[in-house]
Amino acid sequence: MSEKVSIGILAVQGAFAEHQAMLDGLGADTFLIRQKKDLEEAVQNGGLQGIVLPGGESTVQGKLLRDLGMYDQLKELIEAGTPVLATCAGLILLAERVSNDDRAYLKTLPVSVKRNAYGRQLGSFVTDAEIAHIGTYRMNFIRAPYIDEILNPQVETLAIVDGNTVAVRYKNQLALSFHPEVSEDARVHAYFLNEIVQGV
Ligand SMILES: NC(=O)CC[C@H](N)C(=O)O
Repeated sequence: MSEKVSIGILAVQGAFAEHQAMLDGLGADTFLIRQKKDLEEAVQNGGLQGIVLPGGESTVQGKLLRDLGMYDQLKELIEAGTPVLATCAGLILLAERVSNDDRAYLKTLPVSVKRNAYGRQLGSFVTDAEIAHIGTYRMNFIRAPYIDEILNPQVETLAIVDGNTVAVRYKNQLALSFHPEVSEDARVHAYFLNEIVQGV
């Protein structure tokens, strides 16, 4: 990376520590967003060049975002162009629509997602597939959603597995069904830092 960037990782629930380790390893400055104050201070200090929404449980994370008073600011920041990397539950938080649930959350990403789309119990698997701009990548799916409809032609499909879309980019938003933070392969995080955080 040519310059040090500061990335806030939402840390109310889920796999935030793994994202932090991955981004630290790539030379980013990371901090955890546990409460509203963490987000506000970073914005005030000009120290928020990107946001990570980790995997976990979207219903829990979505409720906590509201309970902790972070929902509006997060939505505004993403709509205003702050780069965001969202994985699994994070993808569900961004989606405009959840096809098998009444709940939707930030609604900044014009796609429809299906939660627990591979079944609840046997829904975890690993597969190698192609990601546009990155190459073949080992993808870890853990009770994952997939994208069952793209709602805006500007959404770029980056990866398809078994006929289902599992990675997209829309402007400043990179969203994945799978978990790049649990692999040894830092190329997805590097793409986020190099092409989205430093590229927009
Ligand atoms: N690994 C994950 O993030 C799983 C997502 C979870 N099944 C949900 O619906 O929120």
